[in-house]
Amino acid sequence: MTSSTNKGKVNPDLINERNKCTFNTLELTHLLDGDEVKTKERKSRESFFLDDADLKTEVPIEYLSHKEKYEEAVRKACIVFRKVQQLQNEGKAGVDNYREILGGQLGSALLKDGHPLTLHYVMFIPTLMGQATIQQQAEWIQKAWSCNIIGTYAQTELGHGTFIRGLETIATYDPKTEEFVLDSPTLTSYKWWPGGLGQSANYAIVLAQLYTLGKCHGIHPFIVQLRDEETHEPLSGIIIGEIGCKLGMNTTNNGYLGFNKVRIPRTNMLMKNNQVLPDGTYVKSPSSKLTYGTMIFVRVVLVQDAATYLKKAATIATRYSAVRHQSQIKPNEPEPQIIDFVTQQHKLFPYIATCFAFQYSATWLWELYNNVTGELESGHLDNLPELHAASCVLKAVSSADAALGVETLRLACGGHGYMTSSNLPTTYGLVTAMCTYEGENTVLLLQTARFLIKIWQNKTNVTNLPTVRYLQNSLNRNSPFEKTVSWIISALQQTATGKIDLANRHINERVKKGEAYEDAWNNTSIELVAAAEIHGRTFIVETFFSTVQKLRKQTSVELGTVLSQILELYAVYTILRSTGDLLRFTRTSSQDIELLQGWLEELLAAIRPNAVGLVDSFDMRDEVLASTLGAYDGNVYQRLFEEAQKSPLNSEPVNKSFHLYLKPFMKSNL
Ligand SMILES: CCCCCCCCCCCCCCCCCC(=O)SCCNC(=O)CCNC(=O)[C@H](O)C(C)(C)COP(=O)(O)OP(=O)(O)OC[C@H]1O[C@@H](n2cnc3c(N)ncnc32)[C@H](O)[C@@H]1OP(=O)(O)O
Ligand SMILES: Cc1cc2nc3c(=O)[nH]c(=O)nc-3n(C[C@H](O)[C@H](O)[C@H](O)COP(=O)(O)OP(=O)(O)OC[C@H]3O[C@@H](n4cnc5c(N)ncnc54)[C@H](O)[C@@H]3O)c2cc1C
Repeated sequence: MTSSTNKGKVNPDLINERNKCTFNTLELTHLLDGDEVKTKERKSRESFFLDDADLKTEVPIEYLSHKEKYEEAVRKACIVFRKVQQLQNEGKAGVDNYREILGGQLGSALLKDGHPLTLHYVMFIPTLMGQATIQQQAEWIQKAWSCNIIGTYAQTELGHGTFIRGLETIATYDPKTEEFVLDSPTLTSYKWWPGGLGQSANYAIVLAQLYTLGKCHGIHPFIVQLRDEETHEPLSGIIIGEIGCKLGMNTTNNGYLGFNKVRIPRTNMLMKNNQVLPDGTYVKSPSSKLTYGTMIFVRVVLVQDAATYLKKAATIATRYSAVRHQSQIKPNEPEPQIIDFVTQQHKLFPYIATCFAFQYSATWLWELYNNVTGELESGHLDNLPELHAASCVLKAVSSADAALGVETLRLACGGHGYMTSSNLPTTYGLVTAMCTYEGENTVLLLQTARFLIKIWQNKTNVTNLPTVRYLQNSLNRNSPFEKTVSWIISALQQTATGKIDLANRHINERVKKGEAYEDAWNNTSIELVAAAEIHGRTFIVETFFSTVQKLRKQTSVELGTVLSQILELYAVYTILRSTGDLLRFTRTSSQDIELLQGWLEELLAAIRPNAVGLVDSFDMRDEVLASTLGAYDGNVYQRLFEEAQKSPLNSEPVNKSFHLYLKPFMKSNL
């Protein structure tokens, strides 16, 4: 395994761990990438970017000012995307490459705290592709791909992010001039949050309430020029700026935007779905929800991104746990590697397994997305609700668990995990943002609950709906405990069904007592969110199970065994998170729970010799990990010490504040 670019002497503990590994890590790397060729391609792409001297930064960005951080991010982003264009011209830049370059793999290695141009690629271009007419695409797409214009997606406002029907920005059609007039009537109508909007973008897709011939038709997308293409000065009527420091993502240049009667041509409304004719006549699309298409796309790609960030944190914490020695298990014995504490294994190994679980669900969701968007192109909307429900729950569960996972893995590194040089705090900042953006998680779980309850109430035929097929017959399933993943899936399905059924009964009871349906829904929403969440987790276990079944046919026996162990670990860990529900909704007994706990402990012990091998298989280069604790060679203490020397406070023996403040203060106290 040559995942490292650091050729330092490898820590003996890691050598020992690697010697103990029972499977070929390279075989697993190929499996995770797709095959050997794809691994090679990825590695060559990584070298193409990471070996570029212009993309290396000597001073850790944490020591730069807010402004310097942004300027450095723009410098690097331009080099990165110039290189992307080069790949594109050579026909080597597919969606997977963009995922790496913009997401948690290469992206966060190149621009550690966020890209100012991400929204251009992740939402501006996809919105043009999904919502612009052929003529509009001809006008804008090429300019956007070649970055002659830089765009963002301006939907959220100061007053509204979730409830997009309540957005206040107005686009009023003027048939006399064939223009829309954009206006921000209140402070709360100012756009607030769009990435890259502050100082980077000169165009935006703006979501605004469309008024034509005196009638409001709800929110619609418009392409709006914000800044002069030469001088970059804001255009007349455009009030624009950056929103300030955040918990993380401090180089994404999130901005605010107001309009003072800004006129744009009629043809700047994206009209693939809905149209305004020159005389002001409104032509409606078959579904008002097609305007929400870009949000589905991003929710879909985020599931893979959650897996990538978790892989990074799991690699750092597992390698660190193998080289860190602390305390004693038995008196008079040497201090063990902290990875030998079972509580430590419980912090690490389930999250290693979760990386696989999320990756497989992400692949499944990406395929569903491609199929359903293909169907939408030919006017078939039947599978859109399932895609929406699946993307909502998978985005919510994967981002929530990845954020919890990164924080757990940071805590697993003790004090050193708190150092920014471990890269765990920054990684947490990036991952926890995912729980809010692109649909706040509770809100998304309620969207999935809405779909589940609708199906349950209407007794919809679910045979052709893969995510909910289990609802058909799992309410009364009652099989005794078996130590198999199939049993766990069936028990989870029964639990999810029971929770959906109960939430539905509570809504009905409340309605019978006289509550309006919407109030009954709100009053039952704690249960609805919990039902959607377990539905999502059940699906992830099921997908992991079916994927491993398929993969085992092509892997070596050794790797097949390890894959089965991590699948079992994920399944047992997941079901043990819902012990209370298991006892409520299935015939599982407390003795069965003890058996599950014993199974969990057996699995932790079985995975222990392969833990380092598993994270090595993720094959994340040291530059991607960017961590003093996670490098391939495990020289943790040396790296921590070297990084500390970079603190500007260590550049002089005595800081001037001593003479200015501390010394007078100390003397005055004599
Ligand atoms: C080029 C490759 C690139 C690869 C890159 C990979 C790298 C990754 C890097 C990622 C970096 C990402 C940075 C992104 C930054 C974040 C950007 C944002 O936050 S942007 C801002 C993001 N902002 C948000 O996400 C805002 C969140 N809010 C919302 O999405 C909505 O307002 C709502 C869904 C909550 C409610 O909407 P409302 O209109 O009030 O709806 P109701 O509740 O009344 O339900 C009515 C009916 O509609 C249905 N339906 C609903 N949605 C959809 C849908 N999408 N579809 C279909 N159907 C949908 C619903 O099921 C229901 O059906 P039925 O039961 O009647 O049959
Ligand atoms: C880092 C980052 C980047 C972003 N980038 C962009 C961007 O590029 N473009 C853009 O347009 N936007 C962007 N956003 C905005 C983002 O999409 C919104 O913040 C998000 O959709 C949540 O909306 P909100 O902030 O209004 O939260 P709110 O809806 O105000 O949420 C606050 C609380 O209210 C609860 N709540 C709200 N509605 C309901 C409900 N119906 N039922 C139950 N509970 C509810 C939520 O669960 C939450 O607990 C970004 C946000 C962040 C943090």
